[in-house]
Amino acid sequence: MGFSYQNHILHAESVAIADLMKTYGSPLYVYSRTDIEYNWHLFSHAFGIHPHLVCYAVKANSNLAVLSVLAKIGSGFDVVSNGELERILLAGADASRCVFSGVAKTNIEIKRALEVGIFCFNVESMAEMIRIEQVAKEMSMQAPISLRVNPDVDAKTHPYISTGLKENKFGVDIDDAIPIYKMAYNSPYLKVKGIDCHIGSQLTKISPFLDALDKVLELVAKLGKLNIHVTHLDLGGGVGIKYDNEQTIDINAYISSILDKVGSLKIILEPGRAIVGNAGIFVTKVEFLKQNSDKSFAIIDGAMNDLLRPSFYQAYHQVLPIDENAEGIDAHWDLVGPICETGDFLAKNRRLSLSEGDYLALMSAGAYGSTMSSNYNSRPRVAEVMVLGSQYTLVRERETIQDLFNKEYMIND
Ligand SMILES: Cc1ncc(COP(=O)(O)O)c(C=O)c1O
Ligand SMILES: N[C@@H](CCCC[NH3+])C(=O)O
Repeated sequence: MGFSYQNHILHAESVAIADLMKTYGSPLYVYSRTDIEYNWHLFSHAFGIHPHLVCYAVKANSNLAVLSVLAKIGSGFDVVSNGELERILLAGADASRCVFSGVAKTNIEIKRALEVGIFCFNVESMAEMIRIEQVAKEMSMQAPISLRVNPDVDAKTHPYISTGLKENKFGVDIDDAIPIYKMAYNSPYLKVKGIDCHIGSQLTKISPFLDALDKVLELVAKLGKLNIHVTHLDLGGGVGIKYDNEQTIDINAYISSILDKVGSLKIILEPGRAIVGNAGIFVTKVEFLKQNSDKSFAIIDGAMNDLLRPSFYQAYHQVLPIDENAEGIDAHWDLVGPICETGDFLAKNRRLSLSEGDYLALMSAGAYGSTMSSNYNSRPRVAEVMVLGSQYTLVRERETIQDLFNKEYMIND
């Protein structure tokens, strides 16, 4: 789709990656606008005429270009901080199509979200709900709320990105939800809108989603008997993507199996990775090759501060040469960065034919790539480019060394 070989040369849409590297330097994130829009439409179209809101999870990739492209096609957004909220507003989003998630909302965040008229808060705890009620009262407003319930369902994903088990910090135990809903229902400053549930990320099977949905529907019925009627279910994000050869979720099948169960309730989804993950790549240059009797290391100019997923989750990203015919030393290479950490690797044991100066693309890096990057080892963050057909545009300037010092002060005594 967005990234393919054309005459053995890797392209983003119709643009050769080599041309982007010449223009913008290395390392570089490259996004395909066509893929981002296509992926969002896959979700939206699958709902047909059923009431729904596809709220892109901003944390996956919060570049203003990505957000503005999605805002233009009518996306809602899922934000978890004021930073994300201000980003989507700047990008032209309609706040009334946005949900505010996140584990610990501050008074300032709650106030701002109420001012701009967000669609709903996804409340994480009784204490947080009391805080939201207090802020709404001070503003003489009614805050729209859903309670994030934890259904104790195993998402069967990496433990760091599983969120729906009792042992995880997220949400409220589903069995403890009713008294909290009763309190919300009886408050003049809270408006009960829905139930929220997000069980984890990079799920590759539909069944955990449906198990969680069954538990949520039991709660809907119990609340109904108490005359507390929710009007939507927010089933979170979590749809996995193909990083390697894994089977992933068919979005049409996923959404139609949800719709089979939910009657006329409006459905909100918060996909992040499924929209941007495969719509972005990270391109890095081979600086040095170093081989010993045991190992072959390709030392690249990209590092764990630019793309943390391999170090943090042992995540796999496919590695492709930007010139399929490039000749070099054929070996099983570990791609390691310049950072002073043994865990600084982007890929291990990949059969490639490499020479110094080659460019390599780490595929499926559009989600949780740039957003999880840092300045560790005082490395400036890399540039980002968005491609559409044969056009391309810089959407984030490469940071300069000076940028790194901008907010710091020396002690001068
Ligand atoms: C509350 C919430 N919604 C949505 C998402 C997006 O998840 P994903 O990128 O897996 O779709 C996350 C991240 O896991 C999340 O925590
Ligand atoms: N950052 C994770 C996903 C976490 C999702 C946020 N709840 C990843 O790269 O896979």
